[in-house]
Amino acid sequence: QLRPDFYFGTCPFVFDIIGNIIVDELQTDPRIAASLLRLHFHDCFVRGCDASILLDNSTSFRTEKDAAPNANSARGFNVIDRMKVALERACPGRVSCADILTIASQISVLLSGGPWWPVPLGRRDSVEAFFALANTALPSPFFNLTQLKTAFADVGLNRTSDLVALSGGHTFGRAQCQFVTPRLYNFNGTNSPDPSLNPTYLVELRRLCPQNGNGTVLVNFDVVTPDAFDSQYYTNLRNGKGLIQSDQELFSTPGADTIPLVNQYSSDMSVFFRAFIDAMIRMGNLRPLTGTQGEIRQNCRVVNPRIRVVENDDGVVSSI
Ligand code: HEM
Ligand SMILES: [Ca+2]
Ligand SMILES: [Ca+2]
Repeated sequence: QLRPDFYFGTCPFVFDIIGNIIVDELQTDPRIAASLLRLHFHDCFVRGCDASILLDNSTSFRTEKDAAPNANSARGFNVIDRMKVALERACPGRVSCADILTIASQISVLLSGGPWWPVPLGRRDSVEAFFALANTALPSPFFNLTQLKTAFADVGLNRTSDLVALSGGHTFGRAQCQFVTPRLYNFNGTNSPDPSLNPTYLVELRRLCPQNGNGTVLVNFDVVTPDAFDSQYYTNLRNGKGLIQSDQELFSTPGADTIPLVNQYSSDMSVFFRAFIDAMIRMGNLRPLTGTQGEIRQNCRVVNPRIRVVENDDGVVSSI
């Protein structure tokens, strides 16, 4: 039901408007492309791609922004706001916040050296947020391969091909030391580091993330090409240089069916790009609201005001 030409008639410059803002933001924040891609992922895994992640707290629901995987971690919300303001000026009431997240991820990947693909569009926005689901549906950096596969299967994605291709999103962006340190000093309560860690990389990570150091310090996901969208992530995994446990699991779990895919994407970037596109389209198709479902939010942070016209016993008409 979604289609790439959804806005051709109603907002033909939607890609230019979103793209120009990302280009502008990248000047001062080289990380923003990665942050925007992650927002789309964290939206789609929680009740589908409906921009539920963008809603602030309200009287009727708790924001997903406060859920553990997002709190003090998900970022880029003000950039989405900037896009929404520009789009409401150019084509009022037309472009959903869910589609803004989708288009912003696609352009972020492209601007970072990744592939272009026609993104299916026409999503509408939720009228609620799903705090509890955000806490359970999003995978943890400390997950093993079985748990990662379950998280992907639970939302309806393929537990092997989508997991490996989409994890390639960690070819750019940063993670906080708190998600890395257990691997460096006390892996699974062993009092020693994760044996799958490359020894040189272990030394480097221990320097960046000292024991009992500041857990919010940032480390590049991709130690070789930190801001480029390429297949280096998979080569890193083959070298024991995956940053978080969930990354390295894809290659270092003995006998896993994910290993041949890591090898393939590492040796042929075009195969990775093709797989990433397919998986992104599948992820972008998770439970979209279409037609008359949901709404086009005016402000991505709040549900549109419910306007109801009422006439009281005295014949006075007012809206509430
Ligand atoms: C497979 C399970 C996944 C796990 C366990 C996971 C976990 C994480 C963690 C812990 C961070 C760092 C957050 C922080 O330090 O505040 C992160 C960042 C990131 N994730 Fe994932 N992630 C997964 C899948 C994905 C997918 C499917 C995508 C996109 C296709 C993605 C894209 C990103 C990006 C781009 C960043 C960096 C964001 C930034 O620098 O602002 N991740 N992820
Ligand atoms: Ca959602
Ligand atoms: Ca890279």
